[in-house]
Amino acid sequence: MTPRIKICGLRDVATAQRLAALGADAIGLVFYEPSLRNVSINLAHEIAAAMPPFVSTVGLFVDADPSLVEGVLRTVPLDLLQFHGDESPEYCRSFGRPYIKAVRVKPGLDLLEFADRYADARGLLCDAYSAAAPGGTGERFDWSLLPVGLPLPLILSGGLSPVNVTEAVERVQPWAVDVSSGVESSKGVKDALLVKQFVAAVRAARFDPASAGL
Ligand SMILES: O=C(O)c1ccccc1N[C@@H]1O[C@H](COP(=O)(O)O)[C@@H](O)[C@H]1O
Repeated sequence: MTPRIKICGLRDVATAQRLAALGADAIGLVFYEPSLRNVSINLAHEIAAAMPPFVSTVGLFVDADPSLVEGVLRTVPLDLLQFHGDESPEYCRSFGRPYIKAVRVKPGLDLLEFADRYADARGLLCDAYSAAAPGGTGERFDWSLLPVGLPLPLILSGGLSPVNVTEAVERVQPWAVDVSSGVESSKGVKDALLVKQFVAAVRAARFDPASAGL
């Protein structure tokens, strides 16, 4: 087995189906208006409803008003929530749905303590810190900042691409990888060839599930 693959920021049904056929295990839908990848609830419903079995749909939120999350959940068949802002553990669990918590990694942050606070999360998504935006920047971070012994499945993200993802998997041994910018031909436009190369590069990596804490 190799790490699970999530491709984030889908904006149309045909592309989402194509990426699922190319090997994506999960697709991400962005509910964050400042992002170019933001989708309406109606479009999100169409995309999620078109996913084949065993491909998960993840809803991404950034410090959203709870009414937005609840409104999305009423209409869109999401499998998992991704909280990518400064949401508290209480907020994350208040929806009664499985969630992953994103953390923007920078020196000095105690990731073990952070993971302990979100002990009921299904995974910890480690992304690059950027002062400019909460995520989706295409920037990577220093993977050596990741501690050994994280108590949650690690989802590695931040500036991954077909060029660097084999090295990333071999060095970090994450449970899953998450990518957006690195498989786009222009901001917000997913490129099937880049996705194909990304999936092949993940599958080519030396990966030991035991190292991923499984
Ligand atoms: O994709 C976005 O527009 C986005 C907006 C706000 C927060 C997170 C966002 N995307 C997530 O960011 C990371 C890294 O993306 P990239 O590959 O470096 O572009 C990824 O987890 C996306 O899910």
